[in-house]
Formats: sequence, structure tokens, C-alpha cells
Amino acid sequence: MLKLDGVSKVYRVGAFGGRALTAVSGVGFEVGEGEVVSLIGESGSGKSTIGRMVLRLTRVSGGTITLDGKDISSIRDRKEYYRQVQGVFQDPFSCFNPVFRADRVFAMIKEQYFPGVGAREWRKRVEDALESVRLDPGNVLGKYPHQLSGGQLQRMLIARAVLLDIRLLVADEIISMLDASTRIDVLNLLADLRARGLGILFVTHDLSLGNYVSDRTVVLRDGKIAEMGPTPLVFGDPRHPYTRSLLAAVPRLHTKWTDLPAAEAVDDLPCAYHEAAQESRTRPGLAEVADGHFVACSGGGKAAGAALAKKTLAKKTKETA
Ligand SMILES: Nc1ncnc2c1ncn2[C@@H]1O[C@H](COP(=O)(O)OP(=O)(O)OP(=O)(O)O)[C@@H](O)[C@H]1O
Repeated sequence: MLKLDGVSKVYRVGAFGGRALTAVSGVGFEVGEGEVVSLIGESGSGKSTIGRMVLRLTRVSGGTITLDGKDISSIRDRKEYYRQVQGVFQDPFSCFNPVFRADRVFAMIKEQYFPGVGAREWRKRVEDALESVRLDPGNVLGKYPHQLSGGQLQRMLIARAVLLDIRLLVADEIISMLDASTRIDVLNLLADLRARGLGILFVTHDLSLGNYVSDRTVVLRDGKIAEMGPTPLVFGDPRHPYTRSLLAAVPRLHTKWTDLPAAEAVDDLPCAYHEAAQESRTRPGLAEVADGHFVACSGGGKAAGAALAKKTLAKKTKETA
């Protein structure tokens, strides 16, 4: 379904756009039907930029993004694209105009995509979509955004996507503003949609959420892929020191931060990319260390090599003495 191939994004920043900022560099991964792929990384690692490029809100500077093999930038009919691909973002309040009733988002969809559907039929479709996201139509229809909670508004936006019967949802930090119990509701809702065949690109900086929802995980560091693969492998057997350091930084219940072991120094670890056989380097800059589990060079190969050379030299010097 969705495929990113060597995708890069360079922003022009500074006075008169005189400086180039590479936000995303050579990123490639796929999202299949009924698959949840999470895009994980620290703030500024390029996650949202990738989401925005997939949603055609930002132009790609290099590489291609295709949907069913077709370059999305060549799809002239934007409406047709948005019929299949939609985004839901962190702050649901900003997606609603406070002076209009919240269900206006459904009326807009009808005007644009389903002008021929009769009022009664449309009402039924809206109610079905609301029920599918576990909202009571009688409770939310006719209300203004300020009369609804963040979780209800977020679900209304997902209901809008359901009405369009989209194939891919870009969910960018969609639950970071919700409380713990509403979060779980929305996550379980995503699981229902996935079971119906919806592909989801789940953008988050929260590793535990990524682990909870996704089939595959892509770990981004400074706009590049550090590691990606089936979620159980990335979380269960992380091979890039950066992934390990991210995992080590996740707070654990019953463990005080003062009791945590000292973090591994990223550069002192051997590099899984260089340790892998030459023929496993099937994607640019990534080695396949297990089936579908890719890891980038951590630079540790060089550092580990230098450390080894230093050790050997010290041994030789001792022997000579
Ligand atoms: N419109 C823009 N113009 C210039 N630079 C931008 C723009 N949007 C993002 N950036 C820069 O690109 C880099 C990646 O930003 P992006 O928002 O994609 O990261 P992120 O991983 O989603 O971060 P966060 O989790 O904080 O949202 C950052 O250095 C950011 O400052």
C-alpha cells in the first residue's frame, strides 16, 4: 500500500531561507493494509515531517512516496487522495472551529465527497460512524467543541475518517493530550480499525505506546532510520545503541530513577551494522540482522575497532617490555 523510498526533506531556514536544514534523510519503509507501523524518535527527529509528507502537506525534497505503486505527488486529484489517506493530530481542539457545532466536520465531508447522498441516509451513516468509535450520537451531535472533551473530539475526527472509509490513517501523537483511560479507549479503537484493514502510521515519541499498538516499528534518529523491524524484535532485541538508550530511558513502575544502571555509552558498543554479513546490507545504510529487522551503522564499529587496536598495541608493548 504505502511505500517510502529514500525520502528526504530539506527545509530552508534562517534569514531569507539561506540555510538548509535536513529534517529527514533517505528514509524508506512500508505500511501495509491492516498494519500499524509506529514511527518513534525524540523531539526533532523528523517524525511529523514524514507524516506531513505522507499527507501531502509538505513537499518531498528527495525520494518517492507511493500509494499502491503510484507516486503520490503525481496524483492530481487531491480529493481522491484524501478519500484514501487522512491524518489525525495531537490537538483535537485546533481542528474544530469554536464558533460552529463540532459535527460540522461531517457536513463538510458530505458537501465535498457525498453530495448525492440523501439527508436521512447521511444521518444514518454519521450515527453508525460515531457508534463505531464508541460515541453516543445523541450525546455529541449538535454540540459545540467546548462542550465536548478532548477524547470525544479526537474520536469524532476518527469517525470522520471512518465515514470516508479511508485506507491509511496518519495518527500523529493523537493521544498525548488525553488522560490515561481515554488513551486506552482510543488505542483500542485503532486496533478495531486495523482489524477492518486500515493501515496506520502511528507517530509517537512514547515507546511504550509504540510497543502497545504497532506491528512494526521504525526508530528515527536525526531524520535517519536507526533501526526498524517487527515490534517484538526491535523492543525485545534492540540492536542499535540508540534504540537501547531510548528503551533504557523508559520509566519503570517500582524502579526509582536513582536505582537505574548507568546508560551504555553509544560509541563504545560494537556496531551491529558492521558485524552483519556484507550480503545482508540490502537497503542503503541498513543491514538486515534478522528477518525484516534492519539496523543502521552506529559508528560503534569504528570506535570499537579503535578500542581493539589500542588494546592490541598495549598488549604488544607489554610483551616487548
Ligand atoms: N516548517 C518548517 N520549517 C523549518 N524547519 C522545520 C519545519 N518543520 C520542522 N522543522 C525542523 O525539522 C526538524 C524535524 O521536525 P519534526 O517536527 O518533523 O520533528 P518531530 O520528530 O516530529 O518532533 P516533535 O516530536 O517535537 O514534534 C526539526 O529540527 C524542526 O525544527
